[in-house]
Amino acid sequence: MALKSAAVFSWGDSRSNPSGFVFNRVKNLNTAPRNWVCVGGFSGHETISSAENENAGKSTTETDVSRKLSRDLSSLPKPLSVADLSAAPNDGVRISFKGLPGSYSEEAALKAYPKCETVPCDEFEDAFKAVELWLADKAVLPIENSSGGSIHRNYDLLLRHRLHIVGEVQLAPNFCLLALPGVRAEQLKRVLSHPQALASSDVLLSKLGVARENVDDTAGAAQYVASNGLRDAGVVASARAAEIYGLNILADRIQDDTDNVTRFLVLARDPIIPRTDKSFKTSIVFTLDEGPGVLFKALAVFALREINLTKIESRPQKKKPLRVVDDSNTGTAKYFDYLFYIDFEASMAEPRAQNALGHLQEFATFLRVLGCYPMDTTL
Ligand SMILES: O=C(O)C(=O)C[C@]1(C(=O)O)C=C[C@@H](O)C=C1
Repeated sequence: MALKSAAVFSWGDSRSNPSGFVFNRVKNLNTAPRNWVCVGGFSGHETISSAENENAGKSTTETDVSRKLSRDLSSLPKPLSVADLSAAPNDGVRISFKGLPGSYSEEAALKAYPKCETVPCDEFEDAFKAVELWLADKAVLPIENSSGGSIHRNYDLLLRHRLHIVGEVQLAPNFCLLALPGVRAEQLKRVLSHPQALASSDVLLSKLGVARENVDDTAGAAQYVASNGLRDAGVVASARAAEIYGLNILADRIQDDTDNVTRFLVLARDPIIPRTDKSFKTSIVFTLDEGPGVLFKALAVFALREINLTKIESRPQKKKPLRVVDDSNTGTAKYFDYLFYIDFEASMAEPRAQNALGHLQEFATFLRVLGCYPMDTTL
């Protein structure tokens, strides 16, 4: 469905616009936003020189100069002080995410940084680029869901971009059925949402006998139904999306599995310093040569040091998806080449983690540490 073309986006404030449907999604990353903040002000020294130049040749007294100086200074913007910066209402943190305000990704960003300013983006890649281009300080992106599995696109983007994982956020989304005010559940012919939200609400949607329509994000679905006045369409989205887009909540907590959790990664331009005083996780990606038992050997470097693995994911290597091996006895075989992503429960500040990676490096054909970060233990 042409949801994107129906939505209008422009630069402006994203979260102080609860009544309208126009939000500042990051779209064209080559253009700085109108409300771009320029930190660093004028130089007092320059002002003195220009005052002096203006009076060149005149017999100027010191009092004249200082009067002129104070007049010029008062008309200039005040430079930022430490006090101004520490009093910033959003703690000065801007977090990019994919979707519209009211999406679960934004909720995850606000869970990690309650006072942050959120930066909605059209695509996952835009959220990465927003951080790389300093439009945002960090990005919060979903990486896996307890019922739907991995979000492969973000695994691929982690490798393509140079951001570091600095945190994780676990969110148990509360899915709600929303519709325009006055519309009853029995009147709905279709329900729009992100595929994961639709799949997670299967029992209720089957009971209602509605058609399901996939859209990019849950809040985008709410915005679409609201702005087009669709009385035959419901939405699975958050209570916050209902409030923002002026929809009614017809049913709350409609998820089939109340333990459904989405794990998000927090990405930044710089890594954080690994510590040992609390539980840390490390995420890596590596490649191996073809051969019997190579993956077994790679996993053994962790098992030997009693390091618990929490996730393993394999993705095809896009640049060389097939490897052709000629064997005089068996003929020609074609192998897929894979990247292996592993999360393990140890900090890079621990010798056992350093030794495990040193060991893996002896035979891995490529190895990159994606980040070492505190584990989210809130759920
Ligand atoms: O559509 C949203 O609201 C999102 O934040 C995305 C997303 C996902 O990618 O799985 C995040 C959590 C929920 O499971 C549903 C959707």
